[in-house]
Amino acid sequence: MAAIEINSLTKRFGDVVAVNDFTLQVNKGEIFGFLGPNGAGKSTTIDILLDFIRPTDGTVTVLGYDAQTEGEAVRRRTGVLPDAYHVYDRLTGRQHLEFVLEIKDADEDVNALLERVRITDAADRKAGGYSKGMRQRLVLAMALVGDPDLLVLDEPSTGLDPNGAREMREIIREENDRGTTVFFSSHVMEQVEAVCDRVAIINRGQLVAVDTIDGLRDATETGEVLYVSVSKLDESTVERVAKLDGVGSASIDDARLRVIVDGASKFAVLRAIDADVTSVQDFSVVESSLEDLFVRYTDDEQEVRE
Ligand SMILES: Nc1ncnc2c1ncn2[C@@H]1O[C@H](COP(=O)(O)OP(=O)(O)OP(=O)(O)O)[C@@H](O)[C@H]1O
Repeated sequence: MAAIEINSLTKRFGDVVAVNDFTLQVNKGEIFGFLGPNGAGKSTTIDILLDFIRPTDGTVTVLGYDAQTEGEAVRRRTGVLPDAYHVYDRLTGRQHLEFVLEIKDADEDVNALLERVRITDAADRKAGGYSKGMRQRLVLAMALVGDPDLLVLDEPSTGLDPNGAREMREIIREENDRGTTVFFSSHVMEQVEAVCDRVAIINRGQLVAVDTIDGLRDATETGEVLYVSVSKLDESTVERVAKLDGVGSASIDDARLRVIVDGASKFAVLRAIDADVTSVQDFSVVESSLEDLFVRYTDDEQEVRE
């Protein structure tokens, strides 16, 4: 059984099509990244998974339950870190957790939860005085109450410093090791790249890619980017390099040529630059990052070859 099954999902708000005929399956035990530019439809999809809003069309099953008719069962087994969550300013961190334990009918140790997200020292202070990152940690601890089978995290790194972001990744991995499926949306590509087994990229309400990150690299054929120092670097060099066989695109980046190699060996491309355009002085090869892939899939000016 899949952890999440989304079938032909559509959601319209008046004339706006937020989610457009979307089908996606997330397997049990996966850490799944849900990516897309602002307004792509991520939060709308997450809200439908949790039955906060109703779809216009299509069906959604979460942990084997119909998200719309059995929403309560879904929410009981799911920990949620919602987007733009507000904590109660006048309650302490500890009181927040005690409240969630009560409504989830769970009997975990509050101190252990506080320790896991490293806010023990602030546990008895009012959350109104917490920094953004501390609030985020508190909300994460609330999501972990009851040892959920599924964690849904909407932009979990918001407000976290680099240490906090690393700790968030560690907690995600720990939860996953305990068998929890993790579904999270993010704009922070490094975060996604570091923890996700697979990702889906959504753009304008439509699914544009679902794969492992390596799989996306292969599909876009932007596996490698060459940075080349050449003796003559100007626009005419860039134009000539861009026309060479096996070159996807060329540009100037930090006084070097940046060349995306598309369907040819990087050595063939380097030899061609050296022989036909301008002499090569030095070069380095960088594997394309998830950020490059994300831009490639969601920048409507660029075409992606499948
Ligand atoms: N309640 C609503 N009423 C009208 N339009 C809405 C509503 N909620 C979302 N939309 C529209 O649906 C589209 C998708 O929005 P959504 O919030 O799902 O995007 P997102 O991918 O989560 O974006 P972000 O990364 O900015 O959070 C947007 O065009 C948005 O304006």
